[in-house]
Amino acid sequence: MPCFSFLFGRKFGSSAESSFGVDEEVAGIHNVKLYTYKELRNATEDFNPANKIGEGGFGSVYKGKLKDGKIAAIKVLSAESRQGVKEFLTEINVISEIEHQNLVKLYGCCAEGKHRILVYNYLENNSLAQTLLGGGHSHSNIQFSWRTRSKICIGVARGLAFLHEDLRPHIVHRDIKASNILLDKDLTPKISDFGLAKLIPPNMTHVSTRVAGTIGYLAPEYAIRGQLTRKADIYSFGVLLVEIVSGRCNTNTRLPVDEQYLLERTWDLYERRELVGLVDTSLDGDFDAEEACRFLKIGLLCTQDAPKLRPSMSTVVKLLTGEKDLDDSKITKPGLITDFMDLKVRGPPKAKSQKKTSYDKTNSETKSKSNVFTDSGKLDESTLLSSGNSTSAATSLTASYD
Ligand SMILES: Nc1ncnc2c1ncn2[C@@H]1O[C@H](COP(=O)(O)OP(=O)(O)OP(=O)(O)O)[C@@H](O)[C@H]1O
Repeated sequence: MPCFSFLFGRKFGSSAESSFGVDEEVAGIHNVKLYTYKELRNATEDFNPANKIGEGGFGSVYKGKLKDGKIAAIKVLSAESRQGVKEFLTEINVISEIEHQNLVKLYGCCAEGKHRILVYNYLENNSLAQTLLGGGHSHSNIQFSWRTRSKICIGVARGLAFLHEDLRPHIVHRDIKASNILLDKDLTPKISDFGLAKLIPPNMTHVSTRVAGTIGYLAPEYAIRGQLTRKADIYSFGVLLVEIVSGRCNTNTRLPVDEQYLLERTWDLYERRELVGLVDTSLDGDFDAEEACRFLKIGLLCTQDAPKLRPSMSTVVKLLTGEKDLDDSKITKPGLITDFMDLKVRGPPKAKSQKKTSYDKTNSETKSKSNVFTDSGKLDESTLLSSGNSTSAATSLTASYD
């Protein structure tokens, strides 16, 4: 069994460049396909901005054509996310072995000199964030019928169940969210961004570490105590599930105050037995109401406050497919991060002490690219919380909210 302990103490941007040559460093690392920088430069026409398809916390993503004719998404990691060659390749080695129809395939990487570049299978239909949740800014003309949504929810659940339960050691993704769900030409969902996946040795029940992830998807125990288990991913999945059914982002500060937080709204409607009202109106009523409400209830179950009340991902798959019945009596009020962090912005922001929170320059910069809490004028307090908002530098949300 390989030893992955280094992954927990990894600190992006801090590792000195190795003084060894790549060949020496990669001795013993067998499975990664290594691309030369030249090949990737050719593939992207010298990283031509016209070929840039996205920008994430880790760096820029380009579309490129590889020598063998394959189309790839080429992710150039920014300086902050640079690791030493050996650390990088060992991690990539693990990731590149993982194969599942609901996970984005990593073809290989480039670790020449200072370059750290990941080469992924290119997915034609972009991410759920840009398509389904893209609102008016979306250039997508994909019709997300109920059938398609249901297929996407089940696919993502299967991918996550695979990471959680079929792999040894298990993988906690840490950043399940709509922008990390990519769609292929048939709209099969693929979970992306394993740059943040952390490997949990089987004898470890949880890891207290820096918080990565996007606020709004963060399980309270992870956001507050940095307690990372598979249950934190299950919470994020629950939020995503409700987003897919409703076609809405988890937070939208442009909506009336009592509708801004999707999970809160879902609980509200559940209590009033009006869950069906949350289903995306763009479906024009063309959906299976029983199934849609079941999915929303599963979303509530996945986001229960106490991690142990959240079902495992394999159970979630069975609940979604109807293989297992959902017991409504198990659904209690979900864990709302807004409750814990006193984040409900109900008026002009009050000056609030930041003494318990540390956040650095990277955090404040990454806030602007967030797909939630965009209405910054109202979110003075979330500014300090947005340190957990980006996966990018996996920076510290080390504050204790007690
Ligand atoms: N394999 C891929 N196929 C097609 N497009 C991709 C692929 N990987 C990434 N992209 C595009 O690049 C964008 C940026 O991806 P990236 O994973 O770097 O960041 P993100 O998920 O948007 O944000 P964050 O880094 O905060 O998670 C994606 O939103 C998507 O549009």
